[in-house]
Amino acid sequence: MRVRLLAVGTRMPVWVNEGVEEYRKRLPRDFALEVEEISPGQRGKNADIPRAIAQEAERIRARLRGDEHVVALEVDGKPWSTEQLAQQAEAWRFAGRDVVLLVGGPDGIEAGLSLAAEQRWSLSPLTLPHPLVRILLAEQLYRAWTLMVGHPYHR
Ligand SMILES: C[S@@+](CC[C@H](N)C(=O)[O-])C[C@H]1O[C@@H](n2cnc3c(N)ncnc32)[C@H](O)[C@@H]1O
Repeated sequence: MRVRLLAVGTRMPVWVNEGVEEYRKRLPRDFALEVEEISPGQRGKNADIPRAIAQEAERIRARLRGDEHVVALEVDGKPWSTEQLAQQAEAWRFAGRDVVLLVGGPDGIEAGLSLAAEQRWSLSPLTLPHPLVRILLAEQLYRAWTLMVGHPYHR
């Protein structure tokens, strides 16, 4: 199974890319995490936020493959413990489909795109900055994998 992280935002600070890479490189090939960046919608001086969100949604839709299990990351999504995440990952693997995780930009994911996702996952009731979400996701996927294989990392 492969997990693709489609995340709005480009030119992340080095600490973000290094943080993601730290966990990404620990994952095996059959649980690989790939990160694909989506360029943010236009937010000019007279920012038209709904238009920027729609542009981002269009770019995300263009990158969806159609055969993947889509999970939208949302503050008001379903909270999963690490154990529940590991169970989810087992279920995704059992279903034989790759997974795509959607992370929105500063103004979130377009409602239609988010509601069309098969699952909506909340990492916390706190609203997190999207660069930090990437690192948290990478660490939690790694942690879930260690739980699945009985690696001592998770305790
Ligand atoms: C700064 S947040 C956007 C906040 C925006 N007001 C909203 O309502 O979504 C950017 C992205 O990070 C992700 N995100 C932020 N906090 C999260 C959380 N607690 N759980 C899951 N995803 C989160 C979501 O994908 C969100 O679209």
